[in-house]
Amino acid sequence: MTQDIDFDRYDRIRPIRWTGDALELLDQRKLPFDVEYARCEDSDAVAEAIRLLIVRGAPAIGISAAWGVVLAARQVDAADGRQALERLEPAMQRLNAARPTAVNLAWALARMRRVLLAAGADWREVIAREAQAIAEEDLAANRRMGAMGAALIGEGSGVMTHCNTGSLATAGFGTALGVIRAGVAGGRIAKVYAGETRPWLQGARLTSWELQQDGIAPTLVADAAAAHLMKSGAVQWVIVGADRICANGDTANKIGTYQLAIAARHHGAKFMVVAPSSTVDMDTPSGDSIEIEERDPGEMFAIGGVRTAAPEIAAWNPVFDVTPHELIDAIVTEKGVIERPDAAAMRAAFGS
Ligand SMILES: CSC[C@@H](O)[C@@H](O)C(=O)COP(=O)(O)O
Repeated sequence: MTQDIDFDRYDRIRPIRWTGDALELLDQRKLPFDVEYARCEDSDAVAEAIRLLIVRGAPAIGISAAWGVVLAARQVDAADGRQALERLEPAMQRLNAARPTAVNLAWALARMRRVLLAAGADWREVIAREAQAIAEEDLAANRRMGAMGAALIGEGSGVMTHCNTGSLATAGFGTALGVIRAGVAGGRIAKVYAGETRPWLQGARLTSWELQQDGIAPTLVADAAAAHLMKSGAVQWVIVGADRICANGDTANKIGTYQLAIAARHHGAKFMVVAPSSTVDMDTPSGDSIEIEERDPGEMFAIGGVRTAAPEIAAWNPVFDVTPHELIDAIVTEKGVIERPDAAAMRAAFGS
């Protein structure tokens, strides 16, 4: 299913590096101007890095949390995996509490719990292997989704994306950005628009930088310009990632995604969600039950440390929203493409 893509060309950015005794995370607060890694030597440092958005993006925080468990294990003595799990549980709870919306975090920790329960005296090696497997499977899923998503796009299309869903947000290649990379490589995508993604500017700071590394020249647009752009006919597909896809196909993603879906439907552009199956949460029936993270309103008062808002004002800063499944034309996971997702189609693809 993978078309001819020179993947190595896209494998230069690695946000997560395991050194054997520490986790190094490319500090995404500092991009695009400073490329610096933050070193985490214990699991609480990993939890803090997730909370501060040093590492971000649903798959990347899941992978980091898995390595966080491996670091926590260094403080624990246990005869077997079951005993280790009991002792690791507080650290795992703290990792899980770092951010609430992306299900990949809880999913990765659940995987670590599962292998611990079955492990014997070699439980340390078992969890290190599992963390590595989570990262490798994510990269493989992204490559597969890239090819499947790109196949949906007509030749010479214009696409718009939101937030950052690339190598920086995953083990490599990216989800929505992986589809865009594959689509550009295959000649299906002629033009890429990236929304700047206020207030944290993942689009302006991260996506444009990442695409530039590949020689893909994105056109940055203010979030508020999206509907106007779509009205012009320049966008055939809006392609986004996800933090949680519910049992009925409702999808939580970066704040602003929902309004892109509404504008796309109004202007006849298609709307694609690209995410690995680790982002699918069949235990959450619909978007109404998703906890939406609200971050410090201070993120909205300044850009790059320069205050832009009057002093002593109030602000509301929800950082995700939910796009109802009726507005989604296709959900692409590594398991396949679900067109016009609803509860029945999701059940058929992922079970109950
Ligand atoms: C492949 S990343 C998918 C999503 O996690 C992404 O679109 C997103 O919303 C990221 O939000 P962030 O707050 O930057 O972690």
